[in-house]
Amino acid sequence: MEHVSAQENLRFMKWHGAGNDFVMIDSRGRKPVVSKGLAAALGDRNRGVGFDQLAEIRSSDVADIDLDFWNADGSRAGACGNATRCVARYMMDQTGKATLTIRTSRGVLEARADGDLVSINMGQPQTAWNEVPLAQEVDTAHLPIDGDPAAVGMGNPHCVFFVEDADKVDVAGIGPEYEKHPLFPEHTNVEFASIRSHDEIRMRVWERGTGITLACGSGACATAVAAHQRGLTGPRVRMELDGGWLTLDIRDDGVWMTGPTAFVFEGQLTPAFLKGL
Ligand SMILES: N[C@H](CCC[C@H](N)C(=O)O)C(=O)O
Repeated sequence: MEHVSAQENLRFMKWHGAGNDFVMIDSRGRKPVVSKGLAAALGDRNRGVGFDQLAEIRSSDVADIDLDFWNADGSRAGACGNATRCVARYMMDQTGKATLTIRTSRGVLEARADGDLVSINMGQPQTAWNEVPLAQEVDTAHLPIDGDPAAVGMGNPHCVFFVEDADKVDVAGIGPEYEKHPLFPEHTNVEFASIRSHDEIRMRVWERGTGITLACGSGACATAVAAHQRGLTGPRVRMELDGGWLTLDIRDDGVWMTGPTAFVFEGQLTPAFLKGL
């Protein structure tokens, strides 16, 4: 641990966003502390704390804050909608501001308080094959994979299957196979969605680098985009995930996602833990 001395405790917070499970580290005003090794150790539910994603907040010179994400295996996540909403709530509680700008590797995103809920503009979906990215030029709306999934990028790749009943899918059984499908050179998040009506979807997810989770914000956006593209739903849908509900709104300025956030607890990583990395 280069930037935290062996005597120093490292504070972290646990947050939930619609059931998506996050650890947040606030590194504003100091050098970033998260490395692949720290993320993987902390992400291990036996060795560390456990999380779906780790978010590190940093000082920004272009937005209110900069934000970086890691998966539980220590790999980087290009986008994380639910963690972005949780970080926005944390910052809004601290500053009293109802709007916030957040720079991620996708660019500067806008967050807004919506009563108890937090909305975020996740930006424009990426539907060009090389933007997702895919390994070869194919129609992203209908991939040449059994089950006719669609590929959508939201700053990270998603492979969306439409199925009769998402609750009957063995997500843990088949997720890993699609996560590493050769059509996705950077691997992919995998969503299984059932259309309930023109404005309601049920979705379950296998996340790249983490596995089964109770929700995925960027996956919810990708699913809403793919369903709308196929004419299955309108531009605004409610989506039931295993951990709660999100609202997705496809607007001219990007895909807006709204949902709940919850602060769970805070703690400190001991010098012994940090030394063992
Ligand atoms: N839970 C996140 C997405 C994580 C995606 C990550 N697993 C990746 O490698 O892209 C969300 O709310 O958007």
